[in-house]
Amino acid sequence: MMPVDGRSIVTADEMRAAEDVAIAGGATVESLMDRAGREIATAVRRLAGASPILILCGPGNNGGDGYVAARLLKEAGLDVRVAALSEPRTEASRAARHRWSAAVEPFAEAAPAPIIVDALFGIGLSRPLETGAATKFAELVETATLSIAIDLPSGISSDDGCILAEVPSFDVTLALGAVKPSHLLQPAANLCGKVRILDIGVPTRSRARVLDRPALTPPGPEAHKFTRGMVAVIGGAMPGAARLASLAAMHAGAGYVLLLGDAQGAPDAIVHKPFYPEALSDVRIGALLVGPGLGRDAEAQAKLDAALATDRPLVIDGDALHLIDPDAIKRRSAPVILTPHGGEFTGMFGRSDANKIDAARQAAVRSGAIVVFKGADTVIAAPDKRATVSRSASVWLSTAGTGDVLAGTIAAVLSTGIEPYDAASAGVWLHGDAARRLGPAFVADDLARALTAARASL
Ligand SMILES: NC(=O)C1=CN([C@@H]2O[C@H](COP(=O)(O)OP(=O)(O)OC[C@H]3O[C@@H](n4cnc5c(N)ncnc54)[C@H](OP(=O)(O)O)[C@@H]3O)[C@@H](O)[C@H]2O)[C@@H](O)CC1
Ligand SMILES: [K+]
Repeated sequence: MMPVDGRSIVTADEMRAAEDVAIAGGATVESLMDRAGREIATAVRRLAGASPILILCGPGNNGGDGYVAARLLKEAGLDVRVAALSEPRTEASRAARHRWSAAVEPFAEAAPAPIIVDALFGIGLSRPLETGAATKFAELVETATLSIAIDLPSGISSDDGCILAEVPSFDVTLALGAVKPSHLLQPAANLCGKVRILDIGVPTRSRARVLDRPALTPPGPEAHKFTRGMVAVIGGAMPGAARLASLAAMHAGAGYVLLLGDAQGAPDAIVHKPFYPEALSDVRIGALLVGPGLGRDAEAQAKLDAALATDRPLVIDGDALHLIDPDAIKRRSAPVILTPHGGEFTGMFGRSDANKIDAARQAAVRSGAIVVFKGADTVIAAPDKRATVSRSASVWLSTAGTGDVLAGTIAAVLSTGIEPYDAASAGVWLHGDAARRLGPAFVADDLARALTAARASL
């Protein structure tokens, strides 16, 4: 059982293609299913101890995995029952069913059990579960002391984070071979519980990954405040937001933070001046941040235009995202990182039928910028189609000011001169780690200060 951080994210089609490559290399569907079933049985034994287990098997190869695991768990002396939704329909799952020597209970009549293993549907789910089956399924899962989904909780589609029917919430999901998008994308991700990967011997390739702890180096002995990274934050109509972003930039490790606007109440370490466009051309500025609390009037537009006209790396957040034309960003030669939440993203790029990973990629291609598409499932995408998805860090991040903190954090990392995609990814990780450290009901000012501890942990 492997943790997911840093691992590739594979769609259902990419998983099938990987399976085809393995088969072309001499494997068979049966041998892959045997390996998957063995890994599942080992994981279930570790998680369930000696408690009685009920395995729910569907008609496809997900069900086949369930029959293999059931047989191995029974051979290991555990109390295992199987209930099936219908007869197996694939050759491999029929063979696996055949080797299960005990009874197969009708799904509708299955009695509950302390441990439920869901092997109804995996990446082959094509429509919602029928109402009766969905109700029975929810009842069995909700009354279990431990619920384990094989590959995916049945009822969520693999690639877009959508829930096709009412799906109960699982304690653990064992992703076979690789993480799928719905293990991370909301709302489906919220139903998966802890996600662990089982190695089924099928190598996968993908340009999308789960966000991992970044490798940021501490300042060297020769470092001074400007080589550590200078961040300039442009203030505006709501000065608190820019102050918060500046505070975050300091605690995320910037060497020098210049706030161009009202700094009343900000720590003395934050240098402040009134905004004037010439201040933006200081070549020592490693990252310029525009947007938090900027306002949306003509003055705000003028400040944004001044920022765009510089050759400094730029983070564009908040109000500035409402004022900017995504196609105009492409004309800029210095790097740009955009940090929209869902509403800002739709406002800039329109609605998309693609999943959040692909939507972010398309936006990155269109704007030529790194796009940090925020949410409980933040996606960072680059114009070259790399994408990174963050696991949900804390439900308590949904509070005012946390976006300003993220923008300041990303600016701090960007100001050190590292690649913008890596800077955006590291910023998202630091922000999430700071939130995890704080627990419930923190305020954004606490989050900014907790970045010091997040940074110290690297
Ligand atoms: N990739 C790999 O390397 C390996 C993959 N393995 C495993 O295989 C799994 C994928 O298997 P799979 O393709 O057979 O799909 P699966 O999810 O079992 O279901 C498809 C069946 O369900 C049916 N069906 C769909 N929706 C339905 C509904 N709502 N209600 C009722 N029926 C519904 C559908 O019917 P149809 O849509 O064709 O009408 C079809 O018959 C994968 O998740 C992993 O567990 C491992 O064994 C080894 C290596
Ligand atoms: K399943």
